This record gives sequence, C-alpha cells and structure tokens, in this order.
Amino acid sequence: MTDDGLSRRRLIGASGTAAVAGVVAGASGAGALALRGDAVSRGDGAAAAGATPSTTASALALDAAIPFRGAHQAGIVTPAQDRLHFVALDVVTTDRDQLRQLLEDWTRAAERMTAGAEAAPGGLVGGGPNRAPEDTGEAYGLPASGLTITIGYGPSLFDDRFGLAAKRPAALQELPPFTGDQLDPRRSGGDLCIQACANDPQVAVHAVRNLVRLGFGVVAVRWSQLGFGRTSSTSTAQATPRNMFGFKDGTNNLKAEEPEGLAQHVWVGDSDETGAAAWMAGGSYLVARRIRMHIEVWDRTSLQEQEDVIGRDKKEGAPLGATKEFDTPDFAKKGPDGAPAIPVTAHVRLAHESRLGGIRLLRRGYNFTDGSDGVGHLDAGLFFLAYMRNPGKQFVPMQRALAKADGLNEYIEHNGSAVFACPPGLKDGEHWGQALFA
Ligand SMILES: C=CC1=C(C)c2cc3[nH]c(cc4nc(cc5[nH]c(cc1n2)c(C)c5CCC(=O)O)C(CCC(=O)O)=C4C)c(C)c3C=C
Ligand SMILES: [Fe+2]
Repeated sequence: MTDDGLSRRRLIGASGTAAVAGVVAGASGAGALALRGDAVSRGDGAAAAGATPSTTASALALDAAIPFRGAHQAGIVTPAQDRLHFVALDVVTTDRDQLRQLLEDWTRAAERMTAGAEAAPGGLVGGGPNRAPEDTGEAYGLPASGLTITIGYGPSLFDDRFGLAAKRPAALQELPPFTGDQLDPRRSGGDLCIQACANDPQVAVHAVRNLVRLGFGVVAVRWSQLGFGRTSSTSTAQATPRNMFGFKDGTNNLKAEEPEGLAQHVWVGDSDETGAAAWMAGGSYLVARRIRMHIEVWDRTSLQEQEDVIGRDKKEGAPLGATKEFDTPDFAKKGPDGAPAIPVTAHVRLAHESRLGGIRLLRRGYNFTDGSDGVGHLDAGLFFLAYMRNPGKQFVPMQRALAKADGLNEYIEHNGSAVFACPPGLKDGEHWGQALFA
C-alpha cells in the first residue's frame, strides 16, 4: 500500500461498477450484491484473509466495501448486513463549533473505515510511541466487511443549545406513548445516533468505538445495542432471515429494488420540509425500539398458537390459508371452522398496508441477546429499526394499531425507544456538519 489505505479504495470506487470492484452497489440505490469481490483490508492492503481464487463470490461480496457517498446514506436500503452496533449519544459540550467540528471529523473517519482503512492515516502505530494511537487497532487487517455507518439526529439536538431550533424538521417529533410501553429512559432517546452495520461484528464495534473515541469531551454514549442475525431482508437478493421466535421476518418488507415504494415511503421528498429544515430532502427518519421477546413463554406455546399470533406458517412463512412465502395474504379467507384463516388479532393482518391506508416502512432490525435477567430468563428480542418518510404518519398509526390488538403483545415488551432524522447522503467533499450548521 502506498499511502494510508484510502487511495486504493478510491480506485476501486472510481471503477464504478460493483461487478468489477466487488463494491456493493451504491449507498444510494439498488443493492444487489457484487458478483466478484476485491476485498479491501485495513493496514497493509493485502487481500482479506482466505480470499484465494477459489473463494466463493458470495464470501468475497461479504468482505467488500460499500460506497460511503451517494444520494442517500448507506445503511438504509443497503442489503442488511449480519451484525449491528447501534449507539445513541448525548452532546455534552455547549460549544456549537466543537459539535460542528466533530461532525466533520466523524465524516472523515467514517469514510475511511467503511473503505476498510484505519480511522486516521497511520492510525495504528504511525503517531509514534508517545501518543495514543488514532485507531484502536482491533480491525487492523480485517476487510471492509460491508461496513456502513449511518448517522441520525434526535429531536433534542434541536433545542436551544446549538442554535439549531429553526433547522428542526417538522416531522422530527418525539414518539407518543403507546399502550403497553415499558420504556426505560436509560435505553431511550439521544441527541445523535450512529448505526454501524457490517458482516463482521469486530468491524462494526471498531467503527463505533473509534467514533466515540473521537467524540471524547463533545459527546457521551447514552445507550447502545448490539445485534446479530438481521431480522429483515432489504433486497430481493437476500433470503428472508428468522427472528428469535423462529419465524421468517422481512418477507413483506420494502426492498431496495422498489424505487417507487422507497420514494413514497422512505425518502423525505423535496417539498416535505421547507425553509431552514429543507436539508432533510433525500434523508429518512429512523425509529428504534428495543423489544424484549419473552422467549421462554413462547417456547411453551403450541405451534398452532404461534402461527395464529403471527398470521403466517412457521416453516415456509406463507400467509395462513396460502402455501408459499410470497403469496398475497387473503384476509377474507375463512378456515375450515369458518373463522378467518388469518385471525383478527394476527400481527401481519394488523400491520398490513391494506389495514392502514397504504402505510409501509422499511424494516431493518436485528436480533439481540443481552445475557439473562437474573431470574432465569434470557434478555433476548428484536431491536426494531425502521426507516420512513414521516414517523407521525407511518410508525405512529401502525404501532397504535399493534399496541391495541396484536396477539403478539402477550409475548413482547417494548423497553427502549428513540427517533432520529437521518440526513441525505453526502456528495464528494461534503461533511455531516455542513447542512446542519449552514
Ligand atoms: C410498528 C411496526 C412493527 C413492529 C413494532 C413489529 C414488531 C415485531 N414483528 C415481529 C415479527 C414479524 N413481523 C412481520 C411482519 C410485519 N411487521 C410489521 C411491523 C412491525 N413489527 C410489518 C409492517 C410487517 C409486514 C406486514 C405485512 O404487510 O404482511 C412478520 C411476518 C413476515 C414479514 O412480512 O416480515 C413477522 C414474523 C416481531 C417478533 C416483532 C416484535 C418483537
Ligand atoms: Fe412485525
């Protein structure tokens, strides 16, 4: 490697096509996986460990770098990676310039890390023996691993501390309380969030750790969540994964290959926000809910009851009354007993767009298991992440409908909640602080 590891990545990006470079197609658009890979590894530029000519195309694609810049931020329609490290932060300084500078520094480090480089040039040891290294080192030598870093701003960032009140998008409102919520303030809210997703947990954790390190004295971690086994597919190229209840999750999700659906339901439109808040055009709102799943209770529940609660069969994932996963649910169909084949309290009936005036979301959640609760139960569940154009018009009515009647409520508990405005993607030369502090 000639310089700091980033130029090689730039060359790859400049080649333009994922098929040549192994770069997963755009931060901005359709996210089909590359057919051939050219893994980028931190540090010495060597190919990723084990990337021999016989390595399969899909394995290489999992190592590949995803473009950081584009019309939209990476990590939203990007085919969901396997691992997540999510962190919510509070700003601890009152100095507006420090916050602006941090957003600029974060942009530089995030772009480097998503390219498979160290957080700063020579970050591992280049600063010499007398300074703390500028990269913590645990991802040195690892490939880019599909890392995406997505930033979001919470409603509280737009209070009177930094002169940002006029910049607050109208759609960025605190979520209302929902029936059954058992929210823990220590797992809720935040001035800022960073969602780091990668196919290697060490790469995702390294990214968050290094951004938090850069922010020392300016921001402090409020809460964080690790996730594994994505619980949604966000591309038709991906098989539908399973959640901790053992059901396929993400079948009827919005997918990267539906640009019209994304424009309608995910991306903030050019005229959605006006005046000083117009910076959100091309961005998206993120709702995060930590949902504990009472798996011990579920595991003692009959298969029939489990399927009735979800409204789909467990093995294939087909809507009840149908046979294939992607069959259209028929909510009018009756079972042999004359009752609706998909019960009136079934999760998929209540969350379906046909029941909610056409509302849809892009779900991008992850499973979690955070040890046990001290009384013999696993603290496991779904870290629900969903991107949308307007939370008040999408998540709020959907969650109200679910909170009221969903059969799933007997088995779950929402104990963390936050909402963030995720700005649009960056053009060359731009950084995160610019639009916010213009
Ligand atoms: C407010 C939005 C939603 C919350 C909260 C939520 C929690 C949640 N979901 C599952 C399991 C499944 N959900 C499925 C479908 C589904 N869920 C939502 C929304 C929320 N889920 C939507 C919009 C849909 C799609 C409905 C449709 O159009 O058919 C499914 C079925 C497979 C699928 O389509 O993804 C499962 C399984 C759990 C366990 C959970 C909380 C822990
Ligand atoms: Fe769901």
